[in-house]
Amino acid sequence: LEINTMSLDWGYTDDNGPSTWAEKYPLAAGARQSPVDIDTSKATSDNSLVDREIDWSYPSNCSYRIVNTGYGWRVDTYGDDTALSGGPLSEVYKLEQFHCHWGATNDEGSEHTVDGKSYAAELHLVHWNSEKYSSFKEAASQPDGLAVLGVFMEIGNADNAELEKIISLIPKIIHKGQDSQASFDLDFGSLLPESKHYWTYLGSLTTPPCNECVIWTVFKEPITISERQLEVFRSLKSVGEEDAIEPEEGKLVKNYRPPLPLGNRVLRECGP
Ligand SMILES: NS(=O)(=O)c1ccc(NCc2ccco2)cc1
Ligand SMILES: [Zn+2]
Repeated sequence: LEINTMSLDWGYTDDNGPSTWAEKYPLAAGARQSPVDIDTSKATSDNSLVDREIDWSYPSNCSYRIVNTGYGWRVDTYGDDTALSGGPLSEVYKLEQFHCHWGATNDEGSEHTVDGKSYAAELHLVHWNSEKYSSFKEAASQPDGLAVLGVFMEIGNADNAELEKIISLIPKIIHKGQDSQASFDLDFGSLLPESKHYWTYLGSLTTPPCNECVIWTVFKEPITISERQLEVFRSLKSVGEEDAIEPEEGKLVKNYRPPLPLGNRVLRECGP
C-alpha cells in the first residue's frame, strides 16, 4: 500500500501551518517571536534613535541567484559590498538574501500588521552581523545576529519596475528547488520606500526554526506593486516538478505567519 504523503514538515496549510510549528520547532513558542502587530500607540520615540537613520549601501550591478524554496522565492545576494548600519544597529550588517510574503487575496499577506491592518505583501531584506560573527548560520544563532528590513507592499496601478526584474525570472522557478542565475543591475534603493521612518523591535525568524536572532526594522511607508505582479508570486508552486499533481494544485497562494504577542518588548520608532 503506497500512501502519497507528499507533505512538507511545515508550511502554511491547515495541517502544517503556523499554529502547528511549535510541535517540531519549540522556539516558535518563545516570548520574542515575529511578526507582531505594530500598535502605533505603544511606539516610543526615545532619544536613542533620533538622528540615527538607517543607512544602507548596496551595489548597483551584481550577480544573483533566485530560488524557489517551496515557501516562496528568495534572491541570494552574495552580499560582498553591501552594508547596513545605523538606526538600532550597533554594528555593520551584510545583505544575505531577500524574499517576500503574500496572501491569497490583497487584504492579507503581510506578516507585520499596523494597528491590525494587513498589507498585501511584505518584502524582507535579511542581513547578518558580519562584524561579530563569521557566517550567516552562526549569526542566526545569536540574539543580535540578524537585521531584517521589512517593507510593506500595497497594490497600486503601476508595476514596480525593480521588482519586475525579479518577477520576470519567476516563470523559470515555478517548482520547488528550481533556481535561476541572473546578473541584473538591481537598484535596491527603489525597493525601499522614500521615507526612512521606521519602527524597530527585537524578534525572530518568521519561519521555522524561528530563531530569536533578529533586530527588526519595519519601514512605515509601503511601496506599491501591481495586482499582476502579485499574481505572479501566487503562481509559484510549493512542490517539485516530479510531484505529479493537478496543474492548479500546490500553488503557493499564501506564505505569511500571523502576528504573535509583543509581550513586554519595547517598540521604538524613528520619524513621525
Ligand atoms: N522571514 S524572515 O525574514 O524572518 C527569515 C529570514 C531568514 C530565514 N532563514 C532560515 C534559517 C536561518 C537559519 C536556519 O534557517 C528564515 C526566515
Ligand atoms: Zn521573511
